[in-house]
This record gives sequence, structure tokens and C-alpha cells, in this order.
Amino acid sequence: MKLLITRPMTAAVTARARDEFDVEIRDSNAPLSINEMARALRDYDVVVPTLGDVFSADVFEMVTVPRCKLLANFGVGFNHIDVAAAQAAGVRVTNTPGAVTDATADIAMTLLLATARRAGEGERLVRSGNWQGWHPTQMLGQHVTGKRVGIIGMGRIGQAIARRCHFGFGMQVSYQSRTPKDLDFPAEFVPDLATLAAVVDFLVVAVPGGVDTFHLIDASVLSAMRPSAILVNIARGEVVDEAALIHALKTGQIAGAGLDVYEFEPAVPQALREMENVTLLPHLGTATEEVRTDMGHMALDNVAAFVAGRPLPNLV
Ligand SMILES: NC(=O)c1ccc[n+]([C@@H]2O[C@H](COP(=O)([O-])OP(=O)(O)OC[C@H]3O[C@@H](n4cnc5c(N)ncnc54)[C@H](O)[C@@H]3O)[C@@H](O)[C@H]2O)c1
Ligand SMILES: O=C(O)[C@H](O)CO
Repeated sequence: MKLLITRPMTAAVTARARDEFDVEIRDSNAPLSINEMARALRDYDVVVPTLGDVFSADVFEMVTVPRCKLLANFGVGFNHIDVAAAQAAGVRVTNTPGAVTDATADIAMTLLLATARRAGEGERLVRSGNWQGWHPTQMLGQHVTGKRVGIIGMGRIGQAIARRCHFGFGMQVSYQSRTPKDLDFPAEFVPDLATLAAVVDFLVVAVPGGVDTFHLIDASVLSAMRPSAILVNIARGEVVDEAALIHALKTGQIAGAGLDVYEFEPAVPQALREMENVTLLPHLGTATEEVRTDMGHMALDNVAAFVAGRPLPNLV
């Protein structure tokens, strides 16, 4: 069984992979090219791909009968893989749900707090050497405790964000999801997105990427938001119409945004980079040693199950 891991991993994951499998670990952090993806499907039994490795229908068309029978994705989001095309080619797909949940919820709170409290702007001021000292009206931001948050996509991460907002910050939680959830804390289900957008102080996006959610947050949702409201996106960049977001920020339709993901990642529009009321992180949601190691182990658990002929624990 030949395994390809498409990026360098943490030391613990690398050691386990080398110990348990005949593995090649690609020595580059760049996404696979289309030809590398075709070669991966042709030459390996299992591939551990990740974000940026765009296994589209075109790639599966390039390889008539893939040797590869499993794409054990490193990451919960799998919108870079055309799952239907993979299945049609006899390739199963797994992901790493759960391992990413708390860290990503923590980054959502980091973005919410940093944007509301102007932390990035304040940090830049101190670093510039131009800070003139404290005064009663210096750099006033928005209070967070007790405010109303709207969460779009009440899955694992959405619920972890909601718990932090409710238990940690005494916030009122409203949400939109495909179905109402049975939750152990108070949260109001608002089925209509524009209605939800209109009543919250913070709107947090936590849905999966892909065709169903492409530009879910468009000009109409942004224009429904209050001028004092802040948008946070930890989901996938293309869930938010970035051009419409820039327009909403420039025209004061909304007060700010906290972003971990971008429509044309890693390209971040200059317009966003120039705005003080926007907090920009480089897709840090799961970026801790422990979480990346847990994700790697979860991907390798799926590989191990495949090799042993057992049911795949995280089949998509
Ligand atoms: N920024 C990061 O580093 C980072 C890290 C982890 C995950 N993510 C993203 O977060 C996503 C969510 O992860 P999760 O583990 O919570 O997934 P999940 O499947 O548990 O939750 C997604 C929720 O969104 C809901 N949903 C789907 N389509 C919807 C729609 N059109 N409108 C409203 N709700 C909809 C689903 O019903 C589900 O409740 C991932 O798919 C990934 O793209 C980002
Ligand atoms: O989907 C995920 O798990 C993240 O975006 C990658 O860490």
C-alpha cells in the first residue's frame, strides 16, 4: 500500500506515518498542480490531500482507472474535492471532523473580539510609536458582553461558537441553519437569513463551502445588516461575496469584518488590507500544534481502517 501525504506534517504525524505505512511525504507547502494530482491518483493507493489540492472532475477525467481508492482529506472542509466525481471514479473521501472544532471556534471569537475592540488597529498604533497615551475617548470600540450574535450554520463549529458567546460573554444567540437544533442553551432559530442579519450585532459564518453556499452572504444580506454590525467569517472565503463585502464596508453599510478566509485565498484584496475596521488572519482556524497533530492522526486513522478493510471512521 503506497501512501502520499501532500504536505509536510507535524513531527508526531510524520513519525506515525513513517512507522505504519510505506509513505511519501511531499516536501512542499504549495498545493498540488493538476498534473501532480493526476499522478497521485495513478501512482498511489491512498492520498492524504488538504486545502488547496483541487481534486476537480477534470482531474478524475485525466485518470481512467485510478490506483488510488481513498482521499483521506486533512481538514474537515472538503469543498476542494469533487466528491461525486471521486465516487464515480471509485475513490472514497474521508475528512477530520471534530478535531478542528474548538480551535476554529476560538479563532471566531478572536476575530469577533479583535474587530469589536479594535485590537488590530490598537496593536498597529503601539507598534508605530505614535501612541499619545490613554484618554477617556481614545479608540472607543463596541462592547461585546450581552450583545446579540447571529450564527449561520449551527453545526459543530457553529455550536462551539454559540457556547462561547452564551456561557462566556452572556450574549443572546440567534442562528440560521438547514434545520432547528436541539441545544442545551438558549438560542433562537431564525429561518430567514436577511431577517437574522437585520437583528444582530455580530453575524458569524460557519457553514461548509461549496456550490450550495457560494455567495450565501451577498449584497442583499450585507445591506440587511445594521450599520453598527460586524461580520465574521471562519468558514470558506467564497461563502461571502468579497466585492459586495468591500462595498458594504466602504459605504458604511456595516461597521467591520473579521476574516480568516478569503474568496481568492491566499490573495487578499488591497481594499481590505487598507481598512482599519477589518481584522485579517491567514486561515489560522486550526493552526495549533495539538490540533494539526489530532487532524493528522484522524486522517491516518482513516488510512489505517482502509488498509485493514474496516469501515472508514469519517467517510464523507
Ligand atoms: N477557518 C478554518 O480554519 C476552518 C477550520 C475548520 C472548518 N472550517 C470550515 O467550517 C465549516 C464547518 O465545519 P463544521 O465542522 O462545523 O461542519 P458541520 O457540518 O458540523 O456544520 C455545518 C453546518 O452548516 C449547516 N449548513 C449547511 N448548508 C447551509 C446553508 N446553506 N445555510 C445554513 N446552514 C447550512 C449544516 O446543516 C451544519 O449544521 C467546514 O466545512 C470548513 O469549511 C474552517
Ligand atoms: O476545513 C478545515 O479543517 C480547515 O479549513 C483547514 O484547517
